[in-house]
Amino acid sequence: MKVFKDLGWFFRQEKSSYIFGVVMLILVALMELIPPQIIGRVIDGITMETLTPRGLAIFIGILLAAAVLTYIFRYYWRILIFGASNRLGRILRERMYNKFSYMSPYFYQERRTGDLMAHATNDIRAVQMTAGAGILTIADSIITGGAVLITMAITISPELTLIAMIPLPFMVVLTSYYGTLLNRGFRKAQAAFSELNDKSQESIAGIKVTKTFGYEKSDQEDFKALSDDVVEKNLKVSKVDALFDPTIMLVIGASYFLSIIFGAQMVLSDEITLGQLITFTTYLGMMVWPLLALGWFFNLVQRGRASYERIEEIMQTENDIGQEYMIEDAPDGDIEFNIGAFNFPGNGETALRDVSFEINKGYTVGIVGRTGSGKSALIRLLLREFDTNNPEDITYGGAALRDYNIGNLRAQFGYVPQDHFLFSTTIRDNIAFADPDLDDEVIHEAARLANIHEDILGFPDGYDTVVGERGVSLSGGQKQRISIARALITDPEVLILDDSLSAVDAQTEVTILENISRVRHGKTNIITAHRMSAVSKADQIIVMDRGTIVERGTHNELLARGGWYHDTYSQQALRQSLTEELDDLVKGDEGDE
Ligand SMILES: Nc1ncnc2c1ncn2[C@@H]1O[C@H](COP(=O)(O)OP(=O)(O)OP(=O)(O)O)[C@@H](O)[C@H]1O
Repeated sequence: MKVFKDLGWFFRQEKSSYIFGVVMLILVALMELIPPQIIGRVIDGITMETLTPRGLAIFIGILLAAAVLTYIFRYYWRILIFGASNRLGRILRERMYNKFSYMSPYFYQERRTGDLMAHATNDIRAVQMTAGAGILTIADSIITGGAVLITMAITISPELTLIAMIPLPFMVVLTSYYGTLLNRGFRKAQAAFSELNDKSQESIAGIKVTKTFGYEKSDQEDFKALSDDVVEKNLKVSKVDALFDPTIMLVIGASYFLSIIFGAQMVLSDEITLGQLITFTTYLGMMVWPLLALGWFFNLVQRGRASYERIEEIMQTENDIGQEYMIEDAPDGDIEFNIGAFNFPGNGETALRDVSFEINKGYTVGIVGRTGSGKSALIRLLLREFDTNNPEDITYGGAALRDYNIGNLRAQFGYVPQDHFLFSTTIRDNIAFADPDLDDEVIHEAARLANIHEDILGFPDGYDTVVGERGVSLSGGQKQRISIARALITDPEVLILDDSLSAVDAQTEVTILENISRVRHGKTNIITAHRMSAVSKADQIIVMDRGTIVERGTHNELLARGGWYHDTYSQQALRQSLTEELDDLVKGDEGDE
């Protein structure tokens, strides 16, 4: 019953719905006691020849009234109890969603999307069932079962009632044992469903790659294996499930058997009438539902408990990024990195070591280096996606990053991540993500700066063109430029372009960088890139290698130094001029034709 204790907060909150719902159930149970009494009396009236037409009409009137009232009370308990359980589903869903939106990237690195989705759907549904059907079954089995037993004992025979109850304890012991088995099995079945969900999500997301490699068959086989596993685990649950009903029917059968044997003797010895024995067995028939309900109750409770524990596991996960802060104001000023050593959680290798540099307010800093050298790590630390051990490792305006309210801190940045993401909505809404009420002119201006305005006008519905799964497919460069427009629109204090120009051609890169330097006077820019041309105009360039700074200076200083920057820049410049010459040649040929 732990799940009921865990859900205590909700039952207290919905006290009135549950109290009135249970009152309605009691009224239904009382109404249901009437027909067997009437049947018994009619039969005795017939056998004793005392039944008059008027008496029969009254009995029929009572039966009709009981039927109408039962109908009304049934309707209301459903609305009250199932209504409350639906509200529980809503609360749990919202809490879980809030948790999801608050958690750090590490949380998502550790867990898979399909698994999280299974928690948010299947598990919440199971808990919701416990608070709805679970309450119904336990209330109904106690109320109807209790009322029937008491009526049997009072109106017919307490001895016969006791005899009929002899098999009941066996049922309680067995069903609670099945419940324990069910809990274990159900947890495994839900975990298997999470795996399957995850596989489906990943397969759909990766369908292009799968097709390109011709891996459809092996993907289908993987899916089949997981699907078979879900079936197998659910079959095990079903096997336990299947034990409930036959056990209950066996117990009821034993009760009937005992009642008929002992009841017949009581009729023969005139302790009860034949009509009373028929009423008694009709009541016994009415015990089938409360007993089945009791079985279902154990079943639902165990499912609810397994799912509630799975949900709690997620809800109890602490965010590894602390949210306490000391400074209410938004940060402003210079940014300083002084990192001794940093490694990503769960990764023993040092991602950054001895990294010290300053980004003065209003300046542009370029960060370059080989792939995996730690460029994005610096950005992610600055955005507090991860924290270093020492709070003073990164300061902004003279105070540690984590001294600021995290919302205020992040609001200072306009960030274009490497793996840019567009929502499945219009281009307009994607650009105006920070503030959907922005004027069209502001949105167009941001798009012009990102050199994407003309492209957008060429799309079927212009700025109202829907992108992503439900709309047009955009090129990598177009997606990048829309992401840049989204970051520029807020005119952030610090603009961060994390390898955000990689998919645009050299000329577009120059245009965008010129636009940025023209409009962002007094504002800070941080640009990481693989193409040296993207940072060549920066006030300071940092060259990273294996997590540490190996060169620093302006473009000219670094060229003069003759190190990695010089070599890479020269190679890239040569490649660029060759490409341009080749382009000219092709154009010339086309012109001759
Ligand atoms: N979330 C993470 N968890 C664990 N290790 C990570 C994580 N992100 C990056 N790393 C590791 O940290 C190191 C630095 O990665 P980072 O992404 O900063 O490199 P980068 O210079 O931005 O590379 P690229 O130019 O390819 O984007 C790499 O060895 C990488 O494997």
